[in-house]
Amino acid sequence: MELLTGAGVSPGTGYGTAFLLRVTVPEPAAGSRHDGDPVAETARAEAAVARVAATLEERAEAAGGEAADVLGAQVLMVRDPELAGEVTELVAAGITAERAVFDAFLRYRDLLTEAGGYLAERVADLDDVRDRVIAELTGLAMPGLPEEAGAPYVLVAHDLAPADTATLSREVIAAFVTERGGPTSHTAILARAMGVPAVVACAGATGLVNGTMVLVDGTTGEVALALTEEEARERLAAAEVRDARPTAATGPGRTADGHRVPLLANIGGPRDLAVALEHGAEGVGLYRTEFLFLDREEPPSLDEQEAAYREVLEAFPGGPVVVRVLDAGADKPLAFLPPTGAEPNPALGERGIRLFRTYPDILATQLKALARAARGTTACLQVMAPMIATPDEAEWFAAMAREAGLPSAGIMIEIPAAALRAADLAPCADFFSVGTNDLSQYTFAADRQLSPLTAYHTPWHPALLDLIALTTAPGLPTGICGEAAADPAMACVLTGLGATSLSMTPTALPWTRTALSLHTLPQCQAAAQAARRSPTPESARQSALTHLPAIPTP
Ligand SMILES: C=C(OP(=O)(O)O)C(=O)O
Ligand SMILES: [Mg+2]
Repeated sequence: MELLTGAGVSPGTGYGTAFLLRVTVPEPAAGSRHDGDPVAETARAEAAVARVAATLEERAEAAGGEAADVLGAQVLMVRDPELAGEVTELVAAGITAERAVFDAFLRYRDLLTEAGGYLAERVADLDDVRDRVIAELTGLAMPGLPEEAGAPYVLVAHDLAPADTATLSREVIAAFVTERGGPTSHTAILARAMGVPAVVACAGATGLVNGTMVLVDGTTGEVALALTEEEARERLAAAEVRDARPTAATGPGRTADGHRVPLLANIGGPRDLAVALEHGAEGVGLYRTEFLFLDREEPPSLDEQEAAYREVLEAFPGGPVVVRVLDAGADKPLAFLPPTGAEPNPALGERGIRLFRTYPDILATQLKALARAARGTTACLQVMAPMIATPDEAEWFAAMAREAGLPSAGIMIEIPAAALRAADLAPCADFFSVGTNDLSQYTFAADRQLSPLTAYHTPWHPALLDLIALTTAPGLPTGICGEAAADPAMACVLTGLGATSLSMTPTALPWTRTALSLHTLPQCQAAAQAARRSPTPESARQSALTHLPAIPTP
């Protein structure tokens, strides 16, 4: 057996023959010139762009959900008027349509690459759009997938573009493996949405021979080749036991001795409600509203916002729904909310509440839409603000929420200063919600988008646990809404640290519910203390597990 390793970004195991997707759209020759009719040449480019946009739109419609959003963003890229303007200019200077398209896209490519983080991960999407337009112009075939594979296959590629994957289903795909990509690349996002195992950043993947049998473990990041039938059977059986969805624990979250810990879902919008309900979410602990605002020239209207918020509130009658107001800036820049000046370090710039201090009207409209949406519903709406660092910011947000008639206003604890001085913030808020993703990023000065720094982002770091303990100390209701709660052992530790609710990716809810139901609150507390006494994340986990006997050790 041979083993390749990468980053597991969508859990589960898939076994099948490898199919290598090769995108072969050669670069048009530099400086190639047309025969002198720029109008006809420009029209040719425009027609190719229109055909590509129409195909992507069709696929978006067929795909629906998260994939539709991704493809929609690609349609915006290909239809970008500035890009069209550059192509026209280059063609007017005598360059062929193919080369003009290549050069015009190159400038955008450089801008995205320089921006880094989330935007740099969009480069693959941009390249795919460019290649599709060039393929249209040169009559080359678009990159294709096997028509009839017979059995589900493992799709292997350098990187995957949304247009390649959006219309695939788990019936035909056993797993995805890519040589490039990070945990927030589209391969990762779409694979998770489809429930297909995926490994990205897998060195050597594109050296695989078509038709080889491969076993992909999206939980561990391992890609095993040349397995004997027996080895494959054993590995699949072990993974099945490991990944079996627990069915025992349904209903409200509570520890074995009856301590209540509501288990809530992190969602990006109404389209995530079905999976949240399917996995028994008691409510929403984090509604990331920025997805409603992304890829637009203008903010959504009051009515559009109200409709989206109402749909979420109506899904959880009587349950808590914690809505985070827009967290723009950093890796989620919005055209209509530019920061005051250039930001060489956007994660440390005008983000979240800081941008609202510059654009209070946008916040006022959002809060008004939320207040209107809540009318007539029985869900318990709570609003919260991202990136709070000081009591002054918390007071300002609470006043804005009160003015909109919203009864419960909380703050996210995701900056170390806020955790350190939680006691000073407690009088200014109705609740806290710890965002462990950013709290790690800012505690370890480690950009959460960079794959070489992933070791800093395990929630088992004792420094992070200390900050969470400081946050719960003042006794204000404190939820956890970062990814940390999705680890069942960590969910017990967080409960032991005093968290009053846990919110996570909905598919993780059954495991967390089971883990809590098998341990008492004193066991969770002992696990939390043991973890905090440890010097490293590894020893913190090991020592916590000695108090959590029902958690299977890997
Ligand atoms: C929940 C969080 O917010 P986001 O991941 O959206 O920044 C967090 O930072 O942990
Ligand atoms: Mg955050």
